[in-house]
Amino acid sequence: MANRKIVVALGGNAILSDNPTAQAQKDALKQTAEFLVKLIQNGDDLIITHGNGPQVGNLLLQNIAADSEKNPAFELDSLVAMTEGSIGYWLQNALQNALHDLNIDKSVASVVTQVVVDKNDQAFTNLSKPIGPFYSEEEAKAEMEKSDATFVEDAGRGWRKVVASPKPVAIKEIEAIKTLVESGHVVVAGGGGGVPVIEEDGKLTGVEAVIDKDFASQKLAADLDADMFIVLTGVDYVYVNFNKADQTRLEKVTVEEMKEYISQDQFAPGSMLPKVEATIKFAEENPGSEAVITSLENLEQLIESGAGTIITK
Ligand SMILES: Nc1ncnc2c1ncn2[C@@H]1O[C@H](COP(=O)(O)OP(=O)(O)O)[C@@H](O)[C@H]1O
Ligand SMILES: NC(=O)OP(=O)(O)O
Repeated sequence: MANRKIVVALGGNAILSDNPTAQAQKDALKQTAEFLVKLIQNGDDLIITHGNGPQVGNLLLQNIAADSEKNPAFELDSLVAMTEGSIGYWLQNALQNALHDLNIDKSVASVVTQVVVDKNDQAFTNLSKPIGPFYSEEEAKAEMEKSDATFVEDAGRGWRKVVASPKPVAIKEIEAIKTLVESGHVVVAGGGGGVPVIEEDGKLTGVEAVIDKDFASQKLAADLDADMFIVLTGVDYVYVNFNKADQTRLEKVTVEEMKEYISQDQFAPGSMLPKVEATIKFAEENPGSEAVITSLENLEQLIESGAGTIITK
């Protein structure tokens, strides 16, 4: 089936693995683009969102290292915008080149997107979003003694700095994004969860936070009335009893079944849980649509034979 509106959220693995140089991230996105253009080749409208956790944390470290009167460190809202700009550019470039190779005449635009959050969101006092590089427990504790930063253990992978991560309430540029999609352009939007802003008396002000890209992309998919919301991450399927001898992959599952697995703590908070929560919300609120969690490498199998974890109402 073609001519569907598909929102694809790219996980960290699709952009940054062990090598944080700009060139390595461009190279990773070149490969990612080659998978993504298959959807466009199939006749679907593609809207892409992406994470920025590793990148915004690294940029913050660069800012802190350079901090001086002449070169002051920026706040997180500006750093999120900078990563939306740089990753958006890498994606535009990689997708445009991949389209060129297929002789498909389409333009790719990325939109630096402001996402409204609630200034009373408890997330501002309960820091939960891991950003930047991983540290050992010893390094993280030493860092916490030196500064007022908070570090937590991130899903068994090491210690990371955490920042506020309020839930997305509204996407300010949604009408502009819709216009671009309806005009046939490939759109990159809501990257890094979007720039967090609060809205008071119609005025927007950036705040110190990083919105979870899985929740922001769910909001984008819902606002665009997407037929499909695909979350691409490091695994082909979501599993129950993940990483245990009896792990079982989930193929076609209902919202009710997924909620039951959440109540059994099957999904790690800060990694798989937000993806499961975002896809449940999309499937629940958009009956007839599909929400999928799978890997980039499995995208072709998803299109051809429906492989991946598919959540429906
Ligand atoms: N139940 C589960 N099923 C599959 N993967 C899981 C599960 N629980 C935790 N994970 C882990 O969560 C990871 C995805 O989260 P993460 O790496 O934080 O996402 P992102 O791709 O957005 O950076 C998977 O690659 C896997 O290692
Ligand atoms: N903003 C965000 O959620 O980024 P990651 O998915 O890279 O953590």
